[in-house]
Amino acid sequence: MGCGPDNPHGHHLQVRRDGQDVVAEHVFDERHVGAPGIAHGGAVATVIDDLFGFLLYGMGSLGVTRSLQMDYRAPVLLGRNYILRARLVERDGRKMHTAATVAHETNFVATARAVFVAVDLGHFTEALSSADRDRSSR
Ligand SMILES: CCCCCCCCCC(=O)SCCNC(=O)CCNC(=O)[C@H](O)C(C)(C)COP(=O)(O)OP(=O)(O)OC[C@H]1O[C@@H](n2cnc3c(N)ncnc32)[C@H](O)[C@@H]1OP(=O)(O)O
Repeated sequence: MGCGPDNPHGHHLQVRRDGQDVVAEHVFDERHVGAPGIAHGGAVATVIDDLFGFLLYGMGSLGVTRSLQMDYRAPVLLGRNYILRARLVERDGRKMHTAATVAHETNFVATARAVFVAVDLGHFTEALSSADRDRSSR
């Protein structure tokens, strides 16, 4: 949903490092419409969640979102280029506290905070096996 190239409904996010931060440019389009002309808040949360995923990946940590708090300060408009930026605020054991901004020029239209929890690879392989079992029992 966030970055993979194969999902036609995905955001195809491309992320780069900038010092300790990760940064992406993003344009929401008609696939992400909420109110006319405005990106759905869930779509904005999706790209921020994914950006945090890149941040952790760059740090060499596998982690998943435990909580994600969005603060929508102004409408995120379709067809407009936004700069997304994320950083690690603090690591506390398995918990990684992260923060992000969504900006157009000097206007911060949304900010976010999240808690990610480090997991091992088994978190994903077990979920995949359970999903496969559910599919085959249908
Ligand atoms: C391979 C490629 C991967 C690409 C991923 C990119 C995707 C983008 C990110 C996502 O969308 S991830 C998908 C959405 N998230 C999930 O599916 C996670 C679902 N939740 C879980 O699987 C479990 O809740 C989780 C593994 C996160 C934690 O369960 P655990 O039983 O291992 O841990 P626990 O509940 O004990 O919490 C761990 C720590 O976090 C703390 N904690 C929990 N909720 C918190 C909260 N809301 N705020 C602050 N701290 C919190 C908790 O107190 C504890 O602190 P301590 O370690 O100090 O004891």
